[in-house]
Amino acid sequence: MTDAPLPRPVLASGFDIPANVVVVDHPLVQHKLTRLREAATSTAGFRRLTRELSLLLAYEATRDLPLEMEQIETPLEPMTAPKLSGKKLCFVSILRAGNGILDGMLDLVPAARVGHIGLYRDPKTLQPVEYYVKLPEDMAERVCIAVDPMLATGHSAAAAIERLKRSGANAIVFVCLLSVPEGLRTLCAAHPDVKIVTASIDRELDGHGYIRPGLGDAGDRLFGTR
Ligand SMILES: O=P(O)(O)OC[C@H]1O[C@H](OP(=O)(O)OP(=O)(O)O)[C@H](O)[C@@H]1O
Ligand SMILES: O=c1cc[nH]c(=O)[nH]1
Ligand SMILES: [Mg+2]
Repeated sequence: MTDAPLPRPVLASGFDIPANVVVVDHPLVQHKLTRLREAATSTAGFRRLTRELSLLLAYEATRDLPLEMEQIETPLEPMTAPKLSGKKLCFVSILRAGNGILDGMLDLVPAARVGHIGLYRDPKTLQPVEYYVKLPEDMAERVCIAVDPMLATGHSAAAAIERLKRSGANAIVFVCLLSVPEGLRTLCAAHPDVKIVTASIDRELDGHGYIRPGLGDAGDRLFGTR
């Protein structure tokens, strides 16, 4: 045993975690997140780690899905067993970095429906600019899991969720890898009904709206564009 400080997924001090925010502190998640943050991690490694992390976060994001019972036959006897009830889940990727998380989620729930919301953050104003939306028609009848690796100012996530609600969605979970107190406050104030699943609450935003210590630009690291 060493006296090294225990690893903590909450790097922000003095921040009271809102009741609708879940910080996934599982050791595998924290280990993979550390590898993901490292500047030396290659594009291929970043993609693989993001996919693996998404699988683990999906476990938490889908925790409250409704179940119903069905009658089945095991090789030994009949039994009544639980299965997911209702319409198929809908994953919504906030482009483009959300696609890194989407891949992992689809590994776990291959039959899910998929929507896309294209947003980029204007580097000067830090306001989101919408450029593409394609969603399934019956959003009101589906649990919707919106994914984006980064929750920085929170404006992109808040705008994407606003768009989802306009399309009829009313059961929404937001999944990200990194968040900061500022972004969580903004998102919780705009959408207090949305459950947020994150692997870390980082220390702060810097003057350019980047998460610190963070991992850099998630889209650029996933797609090798910089
Ligand atoms: O919380 P915010 O301050 O709004 O910042 C977070 C947004 O910034 C990044 O996207 P970016 O604009 O870089 O687009 P990209 O995914 O195409 O790289 C990230 O993937 C989020 O969508
Ligand atoms: O740190 C940040 C902030 C927003 N978007 C990113 O990709 N990284
Ligand atoms: Mg980007």
